[in-house]
Amino acid sequence: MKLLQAMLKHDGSGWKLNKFPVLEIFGPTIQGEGMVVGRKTMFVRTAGCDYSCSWCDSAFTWDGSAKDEIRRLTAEEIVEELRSIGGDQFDHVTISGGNPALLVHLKELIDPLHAQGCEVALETQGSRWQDWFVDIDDLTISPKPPSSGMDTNWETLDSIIERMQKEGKSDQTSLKVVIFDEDDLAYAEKVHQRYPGVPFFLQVGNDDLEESNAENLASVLLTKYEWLIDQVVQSSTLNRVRVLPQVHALLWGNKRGV
Ligand SMILES: C[S@@+](CC[C@H](N)C(=O)[O-])C[C@H]1O[C@@H](n2cnc3c(N)ncnc32)[C@H](O)[C@@H]1O
Ligand SMILES: Nc1nc2[nH]cc(C(=O)O)c2c(=O)[nH]1
Ligand code: SF4
Ligand SMILES: [Mg+2]
Repeated sequence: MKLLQAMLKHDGSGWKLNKFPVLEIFGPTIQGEGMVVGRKTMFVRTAGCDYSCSWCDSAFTWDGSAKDEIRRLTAEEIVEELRSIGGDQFDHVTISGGNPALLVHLKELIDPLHAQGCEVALETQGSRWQDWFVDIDDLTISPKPPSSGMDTNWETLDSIIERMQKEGKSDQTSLKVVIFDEDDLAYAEKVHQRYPGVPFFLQVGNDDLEESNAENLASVLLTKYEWLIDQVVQSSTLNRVRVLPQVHALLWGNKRGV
C-alpha cells in the first residue's frame, strides 16, 4: 500500500502529485508588508487556517465564503500558472494564506521554485512547525495580539524560533505583530522581549475592511500609522524595531489579488 501510494505521487518527470488548496495566484506586485517590504514578488494564497482572527483581512480563506473558488493544484500546476501570469518578470514568490504551514508537503513547491532561481517567502502565524521552514528565504512569523481573539501557544512559538536559529536561519526569519490598540502594544513588547535577537516589525492594523474607496482607507490608515509611530517612539522596550503600514492597502485599499 505504501509503495502504491509512493508510486501514485510521482508522474515519472520528478514532479510529485500532491495537491494543494489554492485560492489565489497573482502578481507580480510588491510585498506590501514586513521584512522584505517593497520586494517585487508573486503571491500564492492557500486556503484553510487554524485561527479565526476577528480582523482577518483574508477571512475568505477560511470562513467558507470562497469555498467554490478553492482549486486543488499540484506544485507543477502552481508553477505553470505563476509563469503564465508572471512570465519572466519575477524571481520571488510569497506563499501566504490562510496558514500555509498546515501543508505538510509544501517543499514540493519550494524546491522547483528554487531550481528556477526564485526566492521563496512565507507568511504564517507561528502556530505550527514544518521541516520545510528551513528552506524558506524570508520567513515571516506573525503571532496574534489580544485584539485578534486568538491565544498564543508560547511553547510552539519558542520551538519554531529556536529551530530556525539552530539551523542557522536567523537572517531569514522575522517577527511581525499587527497593532490595533494599547493591549496589542503590550503584547508586542512581550514578544520582542522574549525574542530580542529576531528582527521585529510592528504593522498598522486595518479594521476598515468594508471600505471600498482606497483613498478613504489610506487616509484612515495613515492616521493609525502616525498613532503607532507615536506609541513606539515613547516606548523604552520597542527600540530595535521597524514600524510599517501595509503598503498595498495604502495604494490599492481592500482589493483582493494585489
Ligand atoms: C492574512 S495573513 C496570512 C498568513 C498567516 N495566517 C498569518 O496570519 O501570519 C497575512 C498577514 O496579514 C496580517 N493581517 C491580517 N489581517 C490584517 C488586518 N486587518 N490588518 C493588518 N494586518 C492584517 C496578518 O497578521 C499576517 O501578518
Ligand atoms: N501586496 C501584498 N503584500 C502582502 N503581504 C502580505 C500579504 C498577505 O496577504 O499575506 C500581502 C498581499 O496580499 N499583498
Ligand atoms: S492567522 Fe492569518 S489567515 Fe488565519 S485568521 Fe489570522 S490573520 Fe487570518
Ligand atoms: Mg493580506
